[in-house]
Amino acid sequence: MIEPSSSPQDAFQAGTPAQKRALSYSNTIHQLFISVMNEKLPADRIVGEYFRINKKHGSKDRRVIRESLFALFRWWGWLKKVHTSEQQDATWFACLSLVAELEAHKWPQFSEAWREFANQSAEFSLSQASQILTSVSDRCEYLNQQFSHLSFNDAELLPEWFWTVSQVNDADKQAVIEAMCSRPPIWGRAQTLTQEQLIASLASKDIVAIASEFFDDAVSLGHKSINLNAIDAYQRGELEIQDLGSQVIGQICAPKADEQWWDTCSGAGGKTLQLRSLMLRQDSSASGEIVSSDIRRKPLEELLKRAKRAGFNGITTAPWKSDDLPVKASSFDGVLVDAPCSCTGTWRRNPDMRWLDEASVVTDKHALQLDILTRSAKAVKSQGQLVYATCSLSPIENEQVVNAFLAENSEFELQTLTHPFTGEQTQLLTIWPHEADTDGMFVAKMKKR
Ligand SMILES: C[S@@+](CC[C@H](N)C(=O)[O-])C[C@H]1O[C@@H](n2cnc3c(N)ncnc32)[C@H](O)[C@@H]1O
Repeated sequence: MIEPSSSPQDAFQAGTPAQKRALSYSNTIHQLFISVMNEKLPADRIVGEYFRINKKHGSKDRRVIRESLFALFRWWGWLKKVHTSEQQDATWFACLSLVAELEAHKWPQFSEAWREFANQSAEFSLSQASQILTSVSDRCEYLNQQFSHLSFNDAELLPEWFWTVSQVNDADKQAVIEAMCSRPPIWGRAQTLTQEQLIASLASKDIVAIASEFFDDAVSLGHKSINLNAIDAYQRGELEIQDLGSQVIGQICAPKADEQWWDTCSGAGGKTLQLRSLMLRQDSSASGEIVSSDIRRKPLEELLKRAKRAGFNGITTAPWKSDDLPVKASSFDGVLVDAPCSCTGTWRRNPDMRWLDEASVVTDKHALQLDILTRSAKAVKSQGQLVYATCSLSPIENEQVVNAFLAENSEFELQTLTHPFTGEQTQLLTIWPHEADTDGMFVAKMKKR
């Protein structure tokens, strides 16, 4: 539930219509910001619920509110030094004006109004950025110029614990920061159509899609938010939304058209659908099958709806309710374990999570991940494949889980993989967000001897 925050109207004089509107936006953004921070719930969820209840906001209002809020989280590692209270005070307005500058938002009348409110306090004399800021370093320099009594550096845009649990090479650190402070495009995957057919179909509805250079079924849909339900190709299951990093997992699984696969942690089936699509691309009457399991029932229902939308047969669900295998042991050509994890690799899309979570989110799932992997491995048949994946960027959830598993299960051996974006050969593959403008992922593939 969102509590109304204290109104700034009394303290700050709004004369012009733009200033009045800027105050009203500030009020809403502040309510949402406090609500996310205090309730520790994802901003996406809080904002979605707020707009569902408050229908008064038009599409422009929603854009200003949403983008300002997400930008606050993206740059919070710096802004928390500026705004140290929970009030809508001058420091709050300074932050609103700063994020509009940092992300070159296209509402100068509101960012100007926020700057004027901030500058009503003797504490500030903020000025507009003299040019569009494109890199994190440019932005850092701008902030350092604005505040002589504070100092800012790039690494603090991610929580300190992230650097401890992630082991980023020094050479990659700046690129990782840049990626983590920008948004990836919306990535889609062509299902039941070729990439070219999908691009043409979307173009006929004025939606620009660009073919990925890496996979022949992947497309980038750019950065603008899309109403999927208004897109025929989506309604017909010809297009699925799936991050390109996530698509790497299905490509590494590389299921053959006649194979039996078990997706043990399928959720709502992003990867199940990809596996089936990859089978059908080889043979339109592929005899292969996929069994999808999850501890939660609801996502499995959603998965079946998505499969129906695409007209896919060959997918069944088997809820996983106890320690016992929900499928037959030693019977699958391939088993995919897309394990529950900290999701640090998805922080580009959910910048709030880096400030809501703590290091324990990375360290506390190792035993569960190892347990799910160990139990899932029992379903792999001789010469079959076992694929372990997460959307975490930490070796604790990735390499350490795989190594602990291999230490106890000598019948499995790691396969060498080719990194699809860099061409590097490796057995333990981390997809870093900066390599191809994606979420971060990890994958390892093992063969049962
Ligand atoms: C990373 S998500 C899966 C995402 C999904 N594969 C996709 O591509 O959309 C991890 C899933 O593991 C499930 N899960 C958590 N604990 C589990 C367990 N003990 N057994 C099976 N599934 C579990 C969660 O419900 C969640 O849906």
